[in-house]
Amino acid sequence: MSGDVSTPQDPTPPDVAVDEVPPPRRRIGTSRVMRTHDPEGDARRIAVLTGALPWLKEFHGNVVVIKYGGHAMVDDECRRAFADDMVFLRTCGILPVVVHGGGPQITEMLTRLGIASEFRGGLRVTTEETIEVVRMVLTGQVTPEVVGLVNQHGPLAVGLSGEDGGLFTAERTAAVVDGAPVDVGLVGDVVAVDPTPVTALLERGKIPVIATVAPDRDGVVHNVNADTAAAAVAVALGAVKLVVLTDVEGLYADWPDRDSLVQQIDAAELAEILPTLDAGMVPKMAACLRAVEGGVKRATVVDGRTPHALLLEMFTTEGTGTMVVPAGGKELPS
Ligand SMILES: Nc1ncnc2c1ncn2[C@@H]1O[C@H](COP(=O)(O)OP(=O)(O)O)[C@@H](O)[C@H]1O
Ligand SMILES: CC(=O)N[C@@H](CCC(=O)OP(=O)(O)O)C(=O)O
Repeated sequence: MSGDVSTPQDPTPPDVAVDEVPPPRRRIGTSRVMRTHDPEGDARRIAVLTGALPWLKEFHGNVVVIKYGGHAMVDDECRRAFADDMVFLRTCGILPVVVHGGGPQITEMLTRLGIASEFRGGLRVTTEETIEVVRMVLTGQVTPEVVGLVNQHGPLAVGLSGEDGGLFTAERTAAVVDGAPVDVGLVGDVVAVDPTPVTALLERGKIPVIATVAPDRDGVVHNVNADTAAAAVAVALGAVKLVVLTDVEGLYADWPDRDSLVQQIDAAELAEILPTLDAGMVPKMAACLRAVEGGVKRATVVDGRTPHALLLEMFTTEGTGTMVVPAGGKELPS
């Protein structure tokens, strides 16, 4: 399905408009600009490029699901870097699928409307009034913003929601607080995914951008946590990787001790500590667990506030953030 991968002779993928031709670098006026001799710098640059080769091979032609959290949409630089990275992946013949959040944006709109926000176990308590705002903000505000960012590179991104083309079927779910289920209203889990609307876009070289509202079997729309939805999409599409962009460096074993960042954890270890985690991390780490237990090889939580952290994670052996691997599958870099 890699389709329109560029070749060295034709470096521009068909869907990407090139509106800027880089200026010639080696001449100013009539005098030649000489390069500084920098063998160490050259060696470093060569190592970065050649070091990316095994990862390019691994991901080429495969689906990678990127969960773009509302807290990672922090500033213009990060937003532009995110869009660049999606186009970078696509141009490398990788198939990025974006599942976006928008929690802070929903909270802001609810506040403007005089509606209080309440979270239990990391999930928003969602009334009939709230779901209307969630749906409006996610599909009417955040999706077009993300699509617009990517499409500054050309007509690549297409927005859709869990309501479109039967993509998601939701079932009402409860939050878990102190080990006990707590009703949070119209909050759903994704119990079925029809990937056809997404694969149809991928086959046409597009980047699907998904908002996470979803109907149940009676057509009642539910609010689905974006981490949860991203895991369901990754499993359904047979993704090789799930990358979760958030506003923290990764999972801290002893939160908020900044010296306790976890580099790798396997599914068995994660299942054990999941009940002890704090609210925000619960849906996120549960989603990573669900992804790797569903066949996704790796799920990584990455700091979306660092521009291009996603590239660092995907194309270097050291990576960044916290990587969740299947039980017994830890492979720490030497
Ligand atoms: N063990 C932990 N490790 C890292 N972050 C944690 C942990 N426990 C709680 N958190 C909090 O969870 C937040 C991430 O969750 P959340 O705000 O829901 O992210 P997002 O909006 O990206 O989905 C972090 O910013 C941090 O404040
Ligand atoms: C049920 C539930 O909590 N839904 C989330 C959906 C958005 C989301 O998950 O956004 P982030 O990824 O930015 O947190 C909410 O209403 O905030």
